[in-house]
Amino acid sequence: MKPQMQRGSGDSKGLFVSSTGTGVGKTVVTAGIAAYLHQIRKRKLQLWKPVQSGVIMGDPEADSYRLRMGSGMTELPEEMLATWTLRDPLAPWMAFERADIAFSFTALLEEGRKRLEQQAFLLIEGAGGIAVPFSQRHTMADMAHELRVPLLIVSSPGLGTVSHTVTAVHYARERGNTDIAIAFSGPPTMAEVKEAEENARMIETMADVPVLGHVPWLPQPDRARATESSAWAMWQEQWLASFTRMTRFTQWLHERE
Ligand SMILES: Nc1ncnc2c1ncn2[C@@H]1O[C@H](COP(=O)(O)OP(=O)(O)OP(=O)(O)O)[C@@H](O)[C@H]1O
Ligand SMILES: C[C@H](N)[C@@H](CCCCCC(=O)O)NC(=O)O
Ligand SMILES: [Mg+2]
Repeated sequence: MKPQMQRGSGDSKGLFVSSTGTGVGKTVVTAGIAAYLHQIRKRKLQLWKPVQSGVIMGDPEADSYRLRMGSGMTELPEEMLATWTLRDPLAPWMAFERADIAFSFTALLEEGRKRLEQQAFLLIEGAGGIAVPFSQRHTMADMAHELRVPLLIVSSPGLGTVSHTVTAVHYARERGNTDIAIAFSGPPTMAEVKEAEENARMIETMADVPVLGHVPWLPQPDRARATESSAWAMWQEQWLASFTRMTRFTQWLHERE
């Protein structure tokens, strides 16, 4: 089955970045894609983390901070970047419940559609993996489908990834997504080049999705240096030097810009 293009209505374009699980590399990959689209492609861009959990606003460990600094879009207020910031490090469903917040998925979708109507590519980072719930009925996969944007699933290159990634793709399809691709993120110690290539081949064959490549392993500035813009500028420079050579990945992005 050939994946069909899945686009927002009219001119609206975007991308939902999800993963096989939490802590796999979505924020690094999303920030890296944003830096590429913003700095190299000169694309008008919006960044959105609909819900972040496990942090407070202003924390340099927060995804909203790392997306803002990693992308180089430092003019973007973090309050615009993240709609909800919840203290407990949990799936949004339970983090909302514990914070006693009556969350509306419909309202969040409405916001997503409004953001898509603006003349700028909308890059969205989910929370945790693809089946993580916003609420009893709605998951990350549902948001990607409802907003009609392509889905990029970040996964590990190493042992265990075949089952995790194939399962994630099947789940995403079951929830209506059609335009799906995979990006590997992980340190070189996680898999030898041959093993990562074999894993990519198994995933492509079994799940019928492109594996766009293995992004550079490039640690972002740690907490001690997180406020230094020169440290982030260095990260972007090194990221872009490698990422611009990932032609399969950049081509896939260009086709969806
Ligand atoms: N390509 C990479 N280069 C360097 N470090 C990476 C890379 N990918 C992931 N990491 C590191 O792994 C950890 C988890 O990555 P990241 O925060 O991007 O995951 P995530 O999928 O966004 O997690 P969450 O579900 O919390 O949003 C971080 O410490 C991050 O810096
Ligand atoms: C706390 C984590 N960092 C993440 C939420 C992860 C939820 C994982 C739930 C699960 O799969 O069991 N939050 C976030 O991406 O903002
Ligand atoms: Mg993240």
